[in-house]
Amino acid sequence: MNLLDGKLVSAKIKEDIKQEAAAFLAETGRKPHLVAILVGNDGASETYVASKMRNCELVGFESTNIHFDTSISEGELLAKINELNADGGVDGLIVQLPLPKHIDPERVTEAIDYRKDVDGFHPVNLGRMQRNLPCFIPATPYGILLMLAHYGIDTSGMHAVVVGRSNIVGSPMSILLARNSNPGNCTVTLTHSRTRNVKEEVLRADIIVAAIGKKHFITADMVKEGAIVIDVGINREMSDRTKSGYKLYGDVDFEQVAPKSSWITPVPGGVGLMTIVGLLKNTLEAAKGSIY
Ligand SMILES: Nc1nc2c(c(=O)[nH]1)N[C@@H](CN(C=O)c1ccc(C(=O)N[C@@H](CCC(=O)O)C(=O)O)cc1)CN2
Repeated sequence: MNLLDGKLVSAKIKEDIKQEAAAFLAETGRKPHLVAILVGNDGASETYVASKMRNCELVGFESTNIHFDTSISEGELLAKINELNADGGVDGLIVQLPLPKHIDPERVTEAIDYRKDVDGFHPVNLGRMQRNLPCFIPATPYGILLMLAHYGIDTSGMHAVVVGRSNIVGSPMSILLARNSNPGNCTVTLTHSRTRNVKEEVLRADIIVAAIGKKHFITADMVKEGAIVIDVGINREMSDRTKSGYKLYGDVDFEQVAPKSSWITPVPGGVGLMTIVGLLKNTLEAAKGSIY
């Protein structure tokens, strides 16, 4: 078993981004600027946005966190997005998900100017991604591709099984792995809550992407010997034994599955950290105007 080490890879790529941001500053007199909108007080979302802001600072980006109370109306949120779309000092704009029930995430996603959509969720970016055209790739799938590329893993011809069809991870990941590029060129099966026999499908996989949001859903009996296992799960449970007050569990039972796998990501310290890197890379591209 080999570890796909998100701590190590993210630190290395962030060092490269830092140098590129310094060159951008020297050339233009300004820093790449990411704005993150957070609505409500979900503890996990607050942690992720704080981490995004902290990492922006680390690599020499400007960052702004706009925090609204849960009571904000959809109209007020859309008005703020329009204002930021028109602001020439903003390169990247994201709205942290999930949103409160009274706000439609589709309307919010489509309201963001696709040229500032560094989350890569806008239909223009998703459509361009499917056609292998320059675009912002959703941060988590982008981070996974960067991780595979870092370790020189050639996925060409592999059978990939993606578990979970979310807009953020599962669906885009299935498209990216099927594309004619490297990493990519896989034969992809996308499984979801209506799949008849998930275990049978996962057992056939050379590469498993678990993005279902259920603690230890993938067990050893579901994994073929030598499979590559990518765990996107970040399931939180309260714990009085940790400093943070919670403990994170993946969608994969690491203890059981690691001995059977050729490569595996840990949780924490795997895909989550690479998500931040994907976002930073997109923000730099947005500032440089190299995609649009
Ligand atoms: N607008 C968006 N919302 C959400 C996204 C997204 O890409 N854009 N993805 C997820 C959450 N997410 C980013 O926002 C995210 C998840 C995990 C991590 C991370 O650093 N995880 C660490 C552990 C952090 C902890 O202690 O809790 C790890 O896995 O080691 C960063 C970002 C949903 N919403």
